Amino acid sequence: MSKIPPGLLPEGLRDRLPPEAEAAARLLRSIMDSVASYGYERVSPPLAEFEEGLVGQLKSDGAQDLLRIIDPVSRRTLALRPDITAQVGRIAATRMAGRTRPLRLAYGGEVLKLRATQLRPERQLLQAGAELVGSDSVAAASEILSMAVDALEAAGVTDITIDLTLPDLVPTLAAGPFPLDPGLVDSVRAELDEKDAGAIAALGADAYLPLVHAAGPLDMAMERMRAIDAGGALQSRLDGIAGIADALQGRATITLDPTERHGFEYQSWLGFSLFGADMAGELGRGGSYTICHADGAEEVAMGFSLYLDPLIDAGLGWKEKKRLFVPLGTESDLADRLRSEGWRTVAALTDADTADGLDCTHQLINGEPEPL
Ligand SMILES: N[C@@H](Cc1c[nH]c[nH+]1)C(=O)O
Repeated sequence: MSKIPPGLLPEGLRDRLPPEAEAAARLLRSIMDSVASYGYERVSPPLAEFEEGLVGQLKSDGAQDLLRIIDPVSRRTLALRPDITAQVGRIAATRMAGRTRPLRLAYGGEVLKLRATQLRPERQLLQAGAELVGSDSVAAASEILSMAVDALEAAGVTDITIDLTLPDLVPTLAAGPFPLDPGLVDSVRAELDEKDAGAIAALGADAYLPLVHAAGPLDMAMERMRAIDAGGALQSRLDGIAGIADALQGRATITLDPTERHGFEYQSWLGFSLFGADMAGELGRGGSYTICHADGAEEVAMGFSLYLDPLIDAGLGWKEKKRLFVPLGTESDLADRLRSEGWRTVAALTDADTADGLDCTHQLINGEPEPL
């Protein structure tokens, strides 16, 4: 095998350099403060855990892509977390099972995806979010979405758009008003994801065709969805969406794509994606889901996760620097005082050191900071 060039990292992994590494920390802090103000308490699960602990914690019909490692210590297979939500579910179902519901938990940390996507070439992402365990009601969704909007605004995102979706809509309709052969459910979902009306008709799923045309701005989409006669099966979901939109009171643009399922592996009646002005791709997503307890009990929950990398890449979280070059021989009391006033001091180590190339904005002359 050829030698790996120095500094080369595996595909999808990268170093964050100054000033981005600090912007990341600042953005994370601001998001955590924002959710803490709603009473969400932070938990900090580990980077890796037993594979069984991560898989199957949330009710889902899809297999999970995980990066696995064999742990020589426990001789068990460990998985690196691709998403912190399942870990929060595990904590809620085990160590915090006895706590009063609803349980409000927050988290922020790195996750590792097995595969990069076209939209996001990175595999390691900084994820931060909040989970409300014990309810998946309209009130819970409204709290979660208001918090997500607040957190994004605090981070500096403007013109927020929320794309709502109904992830379990097709199986629900298939089991009720629009019967489908169970073997066809996945194909119909896939074609609805593609919005391929011809393929849906070819599958004999004509009843599902109106859903293709119902995606768009909320008012239009709601009108089209309400016109679909599904014997009441749609009613509660649409009323839920209307309630959520009311609660957000115009703080974000809302669209509805009732059958969008991409990336919603475990979400149930509600899913959403978050977008912002001049930002590439999704900034986060969330929705309702079900936590599985060891005794077979199930518990509903609702939450959101933000991905900080697009925010960092867009230049958010940067603060104007006040970097002051401090020559050799400066009294340490003076330097202490300047730091306490908010200066970042960069001290000379030798007589020959100058401010050149040190990225300073000021230098100390006769005890006073002077712009460079
Ligand atoms: N963790 C999910 C989003 C989510 C949080 N809570 C519920 N859903 C994701 O990143 O895709």
